[in-house]
Amino acid sequence: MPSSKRSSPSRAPSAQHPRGGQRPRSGPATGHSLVDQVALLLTQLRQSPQPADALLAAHFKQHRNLGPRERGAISEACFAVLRERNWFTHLAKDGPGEAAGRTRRLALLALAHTGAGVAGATPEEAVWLQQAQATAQPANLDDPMRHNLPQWLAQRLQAQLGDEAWPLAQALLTPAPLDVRVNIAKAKRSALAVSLAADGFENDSTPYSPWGLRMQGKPRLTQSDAFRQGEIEVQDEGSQLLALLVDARRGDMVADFCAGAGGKTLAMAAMMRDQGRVYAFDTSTHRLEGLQPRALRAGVRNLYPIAIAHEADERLKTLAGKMDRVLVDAPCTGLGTLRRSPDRKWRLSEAEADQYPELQARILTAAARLVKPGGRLVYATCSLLREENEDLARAFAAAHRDFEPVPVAEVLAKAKVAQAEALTHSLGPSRVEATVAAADEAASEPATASRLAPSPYLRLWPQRHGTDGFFAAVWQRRR
Ligand SMILES: C[S@@+](CC[C@H](N)C(=O)[O-])C[C@H]1O[C@@H](n2cnc3c(N)ncnc32)[C@H](O)[C@@H]1O
Repeated sequence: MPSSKRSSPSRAPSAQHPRGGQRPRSGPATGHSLVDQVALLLTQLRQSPQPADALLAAHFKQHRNLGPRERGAISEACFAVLRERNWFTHLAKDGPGEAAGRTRRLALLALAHTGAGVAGATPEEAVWLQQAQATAQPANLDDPMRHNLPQWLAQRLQAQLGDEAWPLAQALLTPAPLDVRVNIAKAKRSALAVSLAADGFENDSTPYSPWGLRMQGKPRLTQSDAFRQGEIEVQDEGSQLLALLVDARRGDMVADFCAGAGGKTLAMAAMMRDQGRVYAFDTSTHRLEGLQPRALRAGVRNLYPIAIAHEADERLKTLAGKMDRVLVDAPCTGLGTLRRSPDRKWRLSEAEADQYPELQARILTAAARLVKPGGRLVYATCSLLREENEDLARAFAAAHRDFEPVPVAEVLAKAKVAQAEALTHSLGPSRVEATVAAADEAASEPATASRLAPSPYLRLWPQRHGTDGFFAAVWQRRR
């Protein structure tokens, strides 16, 4: 990204806890201090191919004596380093302890930054930390320390979004909110909001999804009655909107082609009030297994999970042309979810990112065969990149004239989604998106200014909508 005069998204590590919570006073009961634990995990995160949340979960399973507060402090510190790795690495460059000490210095900075305290620091490290905090100057930093993205991704976002890449990069450095979807087959959102609040789970309605509640803080929802009774399911508001686009109706035949553990499958089944059929396909048996207990809790019985070998699996042939609704929640770079999985940006190479569109096109083409005449096809990703989104949707439409694009704003408005229009604008640098009428105006703007353009697609952005980044396109198969 080019230099920008804006203030830096990063902050000097502070000893204050950002949410004013209490610090864990001492190191955990394992005999290792928080600094030791975070340093150990940062090393493992660097070396292991496992996603950060899985690696942390395995660590906590091994150290059952860690209390919730220590677990929270360790997780927050590790995620802080993953989010702002360039900035923290810059600060931790020099100091006591040489090479091995660098990871400890990262741990110290992160624990101080999240307010957990640095019990376990040596006196020398404590002095270093104080100095680092006093001299950290977030202003005038090089761009990589401000956007905290790998260079290839920063450049691509800048090329595709213009200046809007900066607010996006900042939004990706913040933790995501905790959203739940109310299971409309079991409860009403307004009533559930009140009963959750009465049980101490403060919440607000999500701004767009009519099914969503945004929890205040990070409460342990699994301990709520609403969760045990299957009245809520944790799901980002953006994911809820994707399920709403499918508009699965009672009695429909529906295929969720890339169902995973069934987040959207369950939302569609709830819409159908358990009438009709939902086929949940996925190539991962392991992920599909996660669907069963959730379906039980939600009281859903009309699900048919089927593990397929690949998108051209023979078993799909018998269902060709029979589905009222097909959702393709395609495997993708996942860059829209970097608030939750910041490790993803460091693990994903440009070459890997460039392999997705081909797979996505193959899956979408195979899934389209299941749609019956008059039926609906929805393609979705949680990617930020055009290659996986608009480019892919346009190429599919050009090659499949029997599929007619359906403007997403219409579908959302029908589904009672607030401010539907605001969710369907594509973003781009002015020189690319400028219409002929706006060309003169665009010419007078700096080349990197961003422009919003009306689009037939859904585009959700963390910096604009507070959701994860999502894309969706909708088509109807001609009769
Ligand atoms: C974005 S995830 C789906 C998330 C899921 N829909 C949800 O709401 O939780 C993409 C899924 O596609 C699956 N997948 C990958 N290749 C596939 C293929 N060729 N055919 C079908 N599913 C595939 C992956 O196993 C993964 O579960």
